[in-house]
This record gives sequence, C-alpha cells and structure tokens, in this order.
Amino acid sequence: MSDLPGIVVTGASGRMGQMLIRLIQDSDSARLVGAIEREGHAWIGRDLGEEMGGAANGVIVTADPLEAFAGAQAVIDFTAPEATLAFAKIAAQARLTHVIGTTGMSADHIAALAPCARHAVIVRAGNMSLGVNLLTQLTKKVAAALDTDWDIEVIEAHHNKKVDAPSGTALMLGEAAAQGRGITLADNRESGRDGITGARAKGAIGFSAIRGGDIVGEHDVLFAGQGERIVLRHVATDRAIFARGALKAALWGQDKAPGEYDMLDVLGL
Ligand SMILES: NC(=O)C1=CN([C@@H]2O[C@H](COP(=O)(O)OP(=O)(O)OC[C@H]3O[C@@H](n4cnc5c(N)ncnc54)[C@H](OP(=O)(O)O)[C@@H]3O)[C@@H](O)[C@H]2O)C=CC1
Ligand SMILES: O=C(O)C1=N[C@H](C(=O)O)C[C@H](O)C1
Repeated sequence: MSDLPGIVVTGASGRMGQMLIRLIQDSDSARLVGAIEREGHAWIGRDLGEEMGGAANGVIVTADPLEAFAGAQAVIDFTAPEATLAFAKIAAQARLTHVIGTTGMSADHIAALAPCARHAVIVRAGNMSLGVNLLTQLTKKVAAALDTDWDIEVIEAHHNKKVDAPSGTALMLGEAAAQGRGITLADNRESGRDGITGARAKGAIGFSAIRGGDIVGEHDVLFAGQGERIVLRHVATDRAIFARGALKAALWGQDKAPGEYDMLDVLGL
C-alpha cells in the first residue's frame, strides 16, 4: 500500500468535486481513498470512476463520513455550509486535515469550526487560487494608501448555478480592503442596492453580484476617486486553479499543528 496521503473528496458529483477527483487521481503526491455524496444520491454504493464516465477506480461512493474517513489523512470539502460543519466535527475526531472551500458560511458556522480546530488542521478560504490570494494582498496595500475620498466597490460575476452572494472571494477582497483601511467590514459593508438608496455612505465598502451562463469567477476591486479610478482584477477561466490550491493545502496540512489556517499560510504570502 502506498504511503502517499489518502484524501477523501466530499460533494463528489459536484463541479468542484469532480475536478478534485481527477486532479488527485493524476497526482504523484496523494491518493484518492474516499468519496462522499449525500444520502439518497444516485452515486451511493457505486464505483466513482464509472459514475464519472470512465474506468472503475475501486472507490465506492458513500454517504457515511465515518466509513470514508477511516484510513484517510485529509478531506477536501466543497459542499454547503451545514454539510461542511458536520464534516468538520467528524474530521476533527479522526484528526484529518480538513480543507474547506465551501462559501456562504455565516459567522455562526465559522465560529462553530473553532472547537474542531483544537483537534485538527482546518484550512479554509473562499478562494484557493494563487492569483486571488495575491490579489487580497494588493487590495490591502492599495486600500491602505488611499483615504475615504476613494470609494471601494467589489464587483463579482459567476455562473447561473451559484447559490450564495456576495461570493466568498468578494468577501475576502472586501475584508482585505477593510484591513488596509483599518476598519471592520461588518460595520462598513453595503450590498444589494435597489430603489431610492440615498447617496453612497462615505467609507463604505460596496458589493455587487452578477450571475449568468458558465462564468467560472471574475472579481474586480474598484477604487473610484475624483477624476480617476483604479481597478484590480482577477479572472478565473478554469476551476482547476481552485482544485490545485485545495490539494496543496491538504498536503501542507499534514505536518502542521491543529488550528485554523488560510491559503495565505499555505502559499506563504
Ligand atoms: N474556495 C474556492 O476556491 C471555491 C469554492 N467554491 C465553493 O464550493 C462550493 C461547491 O461549489 P460547486 O462544486 O460549484 O457546487 P456543486 O453544487 O456543483 O457541488 C456541491 C456538491 O456538494 C454536495 N452536497 C451538498 N450538501 C451535501 C451533503 N450534506 N452531503 C454530501 N454532499 C453534499 C452536492 O450534492 P447535491 O447535488 O446532491 O446537492 C454537490 O454534489 C460552493 O460553496 C462554492 O462557492 C467553488 C469553487 C472554488
Ligand atoms: O461557486 C463558485 O463557482 C465559486 N465560488 C467561490 C466564491 O464564492 O468566491 C470561488 C470562485 O469564485 C468560484
């Protein structure tokens, strides 16, 4: 048996789940040891490789995390907030590195991860790509250099199946802008303008979301001043960038102490 870290993928039939499974199967650094889907899903009890339209790979899809996590070293999880919380509790008991890409998590969801991180490594980020994580650093720097005469707006575009807004990435960028400006995002966030909104609040950080077609993910951080504008932009054209970041995080976590980490830690940014 190989001593490469064994990885379980949750939400195996999802857009990110399938991308991750292909990446891990092709990897020389990790092996796929489990795949989870929700109870009642058509793939449960069936061979994952065949369900994905290829050759059998011997991984039988299960709805039971206890069964899937036995013998694994990490779980990569791009699902939904409640599911992620349930996986976090079991991953902590099994001392697995839990890489969380799931977005749309509330402050309560995030707070509930803290006890799990006392027992296991959790790496969580609304965007696992190198480009976006670098962009957060640039955003922080630009926001720190400009005063509140410059309005900050985060504009994001995604495919028409996305269920949460603003995107996790937009919130990361907004958080970075708030840190640069020395304010808290929660107290200065403005989103979903519609109707007679009144003038823009000075110092606010605004969010706008576009949904359509098959857009993978596009983010602009707009700094709008008087007579000039600065736009910092990231465009994702392939979900593989998120999968590569998540696998890197799962491997990175293998020799780390329990705790909550993000992709800045993993990438050393
Ligand atoms: N951090 C990052 O870099 C990125 C984050 N994301 C985020 O990842 C998440 C998933 O995105 P995406 O793959 O596009 O979405 P999909 O809807 O394609 O996939 C989600 C998968 O999770 C499954 N799932 C949901 N609830 C459960 C559960 N309770 N138990 C087991 N499986 C469950 C879904 O099953 P079912 O279809 O039956 O509901 C589905 O297979 C989103 O939150 C998205 O924003 C996406 C890309 C990059
Ligand atoms: O749901 C998606 O697709 C994506 N979600 C993440 C987000 O909410 O920012 C990352 C990426 O933009 C794709």
